[in-house]
Amino acid sequence: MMLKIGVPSKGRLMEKTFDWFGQRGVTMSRTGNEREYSGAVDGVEGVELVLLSAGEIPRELAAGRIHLGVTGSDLVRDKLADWSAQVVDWAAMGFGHADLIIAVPSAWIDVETLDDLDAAAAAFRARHGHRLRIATKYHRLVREFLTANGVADYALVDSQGATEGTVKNLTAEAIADITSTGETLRANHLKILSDGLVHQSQATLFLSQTAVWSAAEQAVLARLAGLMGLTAPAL
Ligand SMILES: Nc1ncnc2c1ncn2[C@@H]1O[C@H](COP(=O)(O)OP(=O)(O)OP(=O)(O)O)[C@@H](O)[C@H]1O
Ligand SMILES: O=P(O)(O)OC[C@H]1O[C@H](OP(=O)(O)OP(=O)(O)O)[C@H](O)[C@@H]1O
Repeated sequence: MMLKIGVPSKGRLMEKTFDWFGQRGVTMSRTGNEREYSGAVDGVEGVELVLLSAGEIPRELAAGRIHLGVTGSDLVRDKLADWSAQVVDWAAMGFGHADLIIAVPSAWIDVETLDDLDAAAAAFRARHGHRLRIATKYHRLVREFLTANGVADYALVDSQGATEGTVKNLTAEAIADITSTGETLRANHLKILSDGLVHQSQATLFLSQTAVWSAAEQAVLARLAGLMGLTAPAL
């Protein structure tokens, strides 16, 4: 049996993942033509590369269909309930950094903190008769964070992309999204709440605790761990 490792199928995350493993003696490459999602691993026997959308890797790890997977720490926390019962975050990889934050219009001069947001949300509801809307694709993480910080009077609205545009488009009053340079927030006249950092994400190598690990796959894991200078987690 092969140890299956899921990696992002395209873009910067894929390239940096290939570089990260390459620097550790494990060479990953895409095979076939440019559009074919197939790949190969050299440098260690018994590993099969599975190219997947970064957003689907958490689910595949939790289902045990892949043994290892590389994706953002934000995606694992958001897509899996009780994520640490299903996967182990084995190694932070030092790239793909992004902050999941709560932001409001820069023009809201009296809203700088979560407490201010809570007060503004209550006032908003009294005035408009509906809850202040926060657009995001990170439903679980944002809900948990706002609950833990005592913000209650809001409604999450789903936004799967161009989230910073929802305020201008009048489909939300505030947003929760990832930022790296901050340029998209600035361009859309939004500011981050001073205590509005929900999660600092980076690309992470995860191990599935729900996958079946045969003796052969455990041996491959031990070889991989040795090559990468990591300690294999207990299974
Ligand atoms: N500037 C950025 N913009 C978007 N994602 C970023 C950025 N920096 C880091 N990331 C991370 O990249 C990951 C998302 O990657 P990507 O957009 O390829 O996934 P995806 O939504 O599954 O894509 P697709 O479904 O189009 O394949 C997240 O973990 C996110 O935190
Ligand atoms: O802080 P910045 O450097 O400006 O980057 C942040 C932006 O990048 C991502 O969007 P992406 O380009 O992936 O498109 P999306 O809106 O479809 O998620 C993210 O959702 C922000 O919109």
